[in-house]
Amino acid sequence: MSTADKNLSVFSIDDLPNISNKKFALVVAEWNSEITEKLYEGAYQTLIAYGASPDLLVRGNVPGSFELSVAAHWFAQRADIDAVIALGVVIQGETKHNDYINHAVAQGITNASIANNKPIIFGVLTPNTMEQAVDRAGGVHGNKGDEAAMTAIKMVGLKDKVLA
Ligand SMILES: Nc1c(NC[C@H](O)[C@H](O)[C@H](O)CO)[nH]c(=O)[nH]c1=O
Ligand SMILES: CC(=O)[C@@H](O)COP(=O)(O)O
Repeated sequence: MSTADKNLSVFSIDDLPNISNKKFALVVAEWNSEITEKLYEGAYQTLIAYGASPDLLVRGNVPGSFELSVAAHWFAQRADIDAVIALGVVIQGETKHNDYINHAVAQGITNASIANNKPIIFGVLTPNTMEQAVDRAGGVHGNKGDEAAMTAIKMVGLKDKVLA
């Protein structure tokens, strides 16, 4: 199923956890900031809408998506952080650079999440064009930031259940 078949801002809200005392870190890449800021706004507003406390949301900026992994790792090492949301937009260029970034970030975030025993959410768009990015940052296909935030909410809830 592609994003075209599933709106990123439409999700089940059954059995969501109480996140009023959960602390979330949002790490945002500065590359393509006109899009990443929309992802951040979507993620932030979704967290608030489903019960997060504004004073328990922290943000960190990184130069580009390649730096998301290590910054997410730093936040995940903090005992007070329950989940990290990594937000970026890696647009295909003339070379294979985007492939290297995308694979590195996907693997890096996975490794950091497992190493720190905490959810680190891959909220990174990997579009071929800016138009595809716009469509997924509050456009016709919803907002990847919304999806990333809801994924973080559900994962902290699952962790509490599984490791209770
Ligand atoms: N081209 C994009 C980049 N490139 C920068 C890298 O992410 C990284 O900051 C640099 O290689 C230094 O380590 N980053 C994005 O987030 N999006 C792009 O489209
Ligand atoms: C993903 C990138 O770093 C990309 O924007 C670089 O563009 P190019 O592959 O044309 O150098």
